[in-house]
Amino acid sequence: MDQPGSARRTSGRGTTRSADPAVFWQQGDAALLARLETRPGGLSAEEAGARLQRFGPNVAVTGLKRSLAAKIGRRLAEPLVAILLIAAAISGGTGDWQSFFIIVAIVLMSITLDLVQEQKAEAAVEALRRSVAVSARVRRDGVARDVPVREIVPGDIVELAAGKLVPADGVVLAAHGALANEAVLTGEPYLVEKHPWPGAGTAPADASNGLFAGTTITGGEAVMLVVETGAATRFGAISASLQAREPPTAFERGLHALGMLILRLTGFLVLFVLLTQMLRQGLTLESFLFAVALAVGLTPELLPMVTTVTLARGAVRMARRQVVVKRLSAIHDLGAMDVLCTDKTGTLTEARIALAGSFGPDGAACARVADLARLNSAFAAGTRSALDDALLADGAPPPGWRCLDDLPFDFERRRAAVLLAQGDERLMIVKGAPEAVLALSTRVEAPDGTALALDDAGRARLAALIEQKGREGLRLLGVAVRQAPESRDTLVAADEAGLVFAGCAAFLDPPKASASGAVARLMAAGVKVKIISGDGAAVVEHLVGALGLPARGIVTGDEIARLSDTALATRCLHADLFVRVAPDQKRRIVLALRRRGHTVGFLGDGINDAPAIHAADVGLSVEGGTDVAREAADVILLNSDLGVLAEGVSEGRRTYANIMKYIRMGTSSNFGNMLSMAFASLFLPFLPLAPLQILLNNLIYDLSEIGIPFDRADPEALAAPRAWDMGGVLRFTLVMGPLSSLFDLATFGVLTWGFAVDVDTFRTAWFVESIATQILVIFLIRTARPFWLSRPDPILAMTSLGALALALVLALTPLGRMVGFAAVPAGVLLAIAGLTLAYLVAAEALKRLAMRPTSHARQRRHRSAHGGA
Ligand SMILES: Nc1ncnc2c1ncn2[C@@H]1O[C@H](COP(=O)(O)OP(=O)(O)OP(=O)(O)O)[C@@H](O)[C@H]1O
Ligand SMILES: [Mg+2]
Repeated sequence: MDQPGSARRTSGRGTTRSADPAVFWQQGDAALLARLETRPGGLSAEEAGARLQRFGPNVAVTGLKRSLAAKIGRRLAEPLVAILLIAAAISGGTGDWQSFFIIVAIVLMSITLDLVQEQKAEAAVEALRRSVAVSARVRRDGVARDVPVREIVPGDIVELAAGKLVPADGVVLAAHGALANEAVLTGEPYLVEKHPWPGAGTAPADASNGLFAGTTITGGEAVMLVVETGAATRFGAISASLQAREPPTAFERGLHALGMLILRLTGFLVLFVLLTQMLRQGLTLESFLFAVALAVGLTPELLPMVTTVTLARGAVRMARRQVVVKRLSAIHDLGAMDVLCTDKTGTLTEARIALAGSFGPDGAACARVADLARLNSAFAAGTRSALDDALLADGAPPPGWRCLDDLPFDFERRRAAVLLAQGDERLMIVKGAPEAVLALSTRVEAPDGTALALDDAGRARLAALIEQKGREGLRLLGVAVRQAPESRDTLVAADEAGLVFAGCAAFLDPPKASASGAVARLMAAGVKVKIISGDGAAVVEHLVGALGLPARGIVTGDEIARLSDTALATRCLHADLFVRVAPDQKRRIVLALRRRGHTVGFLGDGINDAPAIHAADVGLSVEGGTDVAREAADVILLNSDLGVLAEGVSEGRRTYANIMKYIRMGTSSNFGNMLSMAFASLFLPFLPLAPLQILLNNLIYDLSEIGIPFDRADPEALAAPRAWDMGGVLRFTLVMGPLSSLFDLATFGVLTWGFAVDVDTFRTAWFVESIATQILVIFLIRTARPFWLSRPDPILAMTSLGALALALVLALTPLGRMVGFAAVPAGVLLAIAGLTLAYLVAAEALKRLAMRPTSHARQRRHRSAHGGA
């Protein structure tokens, strides 16, 4: 399992330090403590501050945040901007200062707009990301406190527990059953035990006392001495070499493909125009600039800006609804998500777990079982689960016992064991998933405390009892004991056998009343909900029944273990409930669904959920979740409420809808206009617009579109999962593009033959027609409804109508003389108005045909809306 979840949290300045002659974990704790001038009580806050200054923040990647100069430089080097600058230089060189200034203005405006918006978007997202950043428990001035991971310095003493991320590189000073997942560094999925130096007889090459940034603690506890931070860590080295680049999402790939297509078409068109102009009248400076201006007009230069701003605005709006987005492009994935996998506790239940009682093997209430379970909870190392908290909240464990050793809880065994002593009595107590505990038991405890043999019939009776209690909605933990000889003071895995089954502790976790409505909303929005739980079948089925969820088909972890990935993929189609699932199986389920072409979200809060959260298209966690889960997630819910998620989904679809508006504008009306102009230049004895006028046209058109990210979307546009649909984009272009060209040609005809106007009047009239049709059509194609039934956002109305007014003032007042416009006779203006109106009527009539989703997208939508996930 790799973990870009960690790689994502990056940026900032790193540190450089001279490397140690030998690897740090072989140097011995005393030597390291001395070298780093620290002690087990930790650094003083003052010293830590000084070291933070010296070594820099503890972040892995340095190169991600580029300086402002580098950003400007990168934009100036873009081919189109470069062409523009060359054009400006030529204009200036030939004394055409007007063109020079306008081209420079366009370049400046597009770069500034882009930079400012990007900066704002980055800042907003960075602030959101920080608000959910993980912290570590660090000893400063002798007390442990939570410190942001980026403020950790060499010499810090960090207390780690299950579910925590290892924040830097260092060594284990003390450990208790500590298990680490180092797959991110080694690629090995096995958990590694961690011991203090010199380790339990391990070879020196084996860093069993080393802890490395980016890995996670999945069980037990450890005290860590930080040796290296930031880019000096091993993980820092890896992520720096990868530059922590995210693989693009399907949507981003689609946008890129479209961009390339447009770029190619543009290149082709420009060459075509140059060639024909050359053949007709020799290559003049004006025709060269005309071709350049066309290229500028054809390029969707605002697309990156519109995408970023739309996403950033989406992220800010979602934050208001208590959904924090850590990775911007996850918003698209959220809108495209058609299957949501969720764990049970906290999302479907209240996570207010309370002890409901305890019973012996005969099913009768038995207080001793709860006492045994409490002893186990009180002494078991590692993080306490909510079940432990519930046990201890209900009463104190019996006094007089001390703990000799324990085997901490993990999600594969699903149990925890402790070895206790009182006087010369030695008692081992195991508690965990009832089936698991029962399987290890060979005898049962009678009410009088004696141990009776457990035969097959007795085992079946107990299994039935557990099943029946589960059906009543009780979560159970089985409890078993074993006497041990006085000489024993350690536990090994093999000790968990031959147990005496004492009974079960029963817990209640009330169903969350809001969950039914939230699931219904998600289902109505075309998102299938699947429940993936580590709990048993009976409990999960009871919960589903209590909430009235329409879930069918149940698969157990044992079954999943036997299935190949392909078989699992098929099995997932017909099941909504997955029970007794181990962490890696959660991940396999997600991958199987993704392989089937679904866009999968996974919502979970535990260590056991992290691999699946990471494997999903959209990893989701909750604010109160474990660090590993929150770090792996792309989206954090501040309220663990599925209803909030439904709103996040519509927000994701809204950003998609707005970006599609921009793309539709670019691919149809704008593209159509520029195309007609290129062809008109073939037949007209003069250029249809002066290069300068094309640039102005483009500048004003860009201005009109700035409001798109602010626009609202119709409810029906948010009703189903939306994924990139290239076929749909192409079809829209093929319907609306020619339509716009048709009216352009009509304009040419009317102006040339109808009114026989001179060159300057022609250009002015054409400028007005072109910009009016381009701008006004936004009000039609922003919605699939009849346009008067969907009101645009005031900001969009303002930017578009403002831009139109600007264009009209420029073209129709004496101001326009500066850029070569002439007065247009009223008759011509009237004809232009008529043509524009006719175009808008035709566009309104044709748009429904153009905007129908392609059959591929329809199928996908159908599939997610009607069962058969
Ligand atoms: N502290 C504990 N001690 C012993 N056993 C435990 C403990 N916590 C959990 N278990 C066992 O491990 C199982 C899996 O844990 P848990 O229910 O937290 O998994 P999950 O997949 O997160 O489930 P959910 O869907 O309820 O969130 C539990 O059903 C229980 O049987
Ligand atoms: Mg859970």
